[in-house]
Amino acid sequence: MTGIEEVIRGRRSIGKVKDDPVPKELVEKLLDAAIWAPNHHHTEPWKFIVMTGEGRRTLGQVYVECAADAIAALPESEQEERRRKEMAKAFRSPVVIAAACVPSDSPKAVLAEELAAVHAAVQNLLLTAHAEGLGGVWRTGVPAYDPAMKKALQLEDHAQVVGLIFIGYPDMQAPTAKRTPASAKTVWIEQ
Ligand SMILES: Cc1cc2nc3c(=O)[nH]c(=O)nc-3n(C[C@H](O)[C@H](O)[C@H](O)COP(=O)(O)O)c2cc1C
Repeated sequence: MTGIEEVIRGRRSIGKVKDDPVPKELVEKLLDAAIWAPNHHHTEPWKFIVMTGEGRRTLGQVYVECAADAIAALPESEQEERRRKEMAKAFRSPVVIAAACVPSDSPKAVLAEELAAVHAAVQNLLLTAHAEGLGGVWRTGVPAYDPAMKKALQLEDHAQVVGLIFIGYPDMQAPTAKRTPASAKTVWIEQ
């Protein structure tokens, strides 16, 4: 296998990482790789919000806000614990990068393509993280698409969060994974 094949096949979603900080230069390296994704009409529709340290409270507050109804339905004695758990979700890794799509207003731009470019950028970021010995997981869930998320991240009205990328040094064995062979997902048209 070539180096790139090993990186592509070896990358796994790593949900459990250490609290150890990730050097800022390394996070910047991931973002520098992300932006080399293909993008139609050169719109470069990505935006990244990097949250570290107490900055992760911004995300935690969104998790708490999105769970407000569920929390209100709990007995009062359990509400504080549930709030704490929601906040803790933002602290699962030392670095959380919100990847957003800010679609171009060019008449040539197609929303599906603008989103596709950001998805490709996230994959670049995850592959580079893996190649650098970091673990990462692309998370979404209902809060990622809640208006509260856009507001907290101060995103433009027409922007969309495509993922919350949790990054840190792995604190688990990479799980084994399998894929349906490409041949089962491929049709060749040769004549
Ligand atoms: C758009 C998108 C959203 C995802 N959201 C979540 C999520 O909310 N929580 C999670 O644990 N994993 C999430 N994942 C990661 C997938 O669960 C993971 O990629 C899948 O299990 C395959 O495992 P692998 O990444 O190790 O190959 C998401 C992946 C994508 C592409």
